[in-house]
Amino acid sequence: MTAVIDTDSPTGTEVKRDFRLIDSTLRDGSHAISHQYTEDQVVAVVKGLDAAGVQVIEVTHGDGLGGSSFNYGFSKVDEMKLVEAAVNATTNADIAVLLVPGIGTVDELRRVRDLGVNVVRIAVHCTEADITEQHIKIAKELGMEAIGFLMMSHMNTPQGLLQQAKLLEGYGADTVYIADSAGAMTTNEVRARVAEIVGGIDVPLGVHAHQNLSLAVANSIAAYEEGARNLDGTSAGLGAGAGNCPTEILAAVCEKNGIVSGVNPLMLMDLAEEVTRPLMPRQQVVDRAGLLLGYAGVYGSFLLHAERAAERYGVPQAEILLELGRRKVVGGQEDMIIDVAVELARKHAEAEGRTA
Ligand SMILES: CC[C@H](O)CC(=O)C(=O)O
Ligand SMILES: [Mn+2]
Repeated sequence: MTAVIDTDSPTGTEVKRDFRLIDSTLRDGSHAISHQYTEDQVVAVVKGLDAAGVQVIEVTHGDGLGGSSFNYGFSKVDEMKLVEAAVNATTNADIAVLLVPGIGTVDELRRVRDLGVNVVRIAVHCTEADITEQHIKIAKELGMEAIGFLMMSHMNTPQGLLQQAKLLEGYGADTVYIADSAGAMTTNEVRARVAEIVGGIDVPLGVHAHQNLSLAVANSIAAYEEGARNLDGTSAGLGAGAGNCPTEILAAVCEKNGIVSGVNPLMLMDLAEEVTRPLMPRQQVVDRAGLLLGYAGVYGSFLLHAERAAERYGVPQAEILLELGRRKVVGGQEDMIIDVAVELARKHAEAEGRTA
């Protein structure tokens, strides 16, 4: 096992870590609070994560830079202000952003780099690594760490993902990530993908897990066992769908398994309880809708959009989610949620002999 040595520890002493923990409470968590983070909340979360030894903290709209829009939902506070607040609040942790080509722009990347951000995750659907080349190269020119992030990884085979990972590596990605965006993968499916990819690339691999099948922690540990050396979490699991891998639980389970995360589980538990849970409009649970995402393989951030469409068009949210799964809709196709809801409403009306 290769230890990751972090010399930027809060105490100035060398911390040997078995993997790098990236926390996405302030990016993926944004989906779960409809992108309503305030600067004070960002500062409180950053301070807690930083003090607990988390190495990288991701901050942006849930859909990444430039995500604040009619399609994805408007942020309460301009993300540049949130990023700046995060950079000012951190002592040791790096601040990262996520950028989806086509949503975020290179201009925005330059702006956050100038604010002090030094890590960018460039996120694309798991068959579309070829559209990251320009963004990865520009991130490298800007002196940033570039992480290629393959979303909805359950929709590609282990061999297919390896080909995509090789493309990312070839463009200059420093790290490759696979995201179980729908929380749809079993532990064996994660193991197979990680084993295949780590055997075929020379840069580190990371795994971003969601909780829709209640497997986020188990899948993250399995990913580590197969060779992933970056794992994602969010405080109290705050995130899209039924939530992400809870950072504090991951840290606790790692300790029990003798895996050195380099972060303090007790401080992360305090953060989750005292800072993150109080700001959550609802706690992350695997209820029917959350579970359906994992069961049907639907992108986690569709959850609240589907809930609103269900209310607006008077059709069950479960039907919308199942139909989105059947159609294999992917991230970026949020407009399809409305299409599906309207179609279902029409079908119900026809079946009941009324007009929709
Ligand atoms: C485009 C943002 C998206 O939510 C990325 C992510 O966290 C995932 O695919 O799970
Ligand atoms: Mn996610």
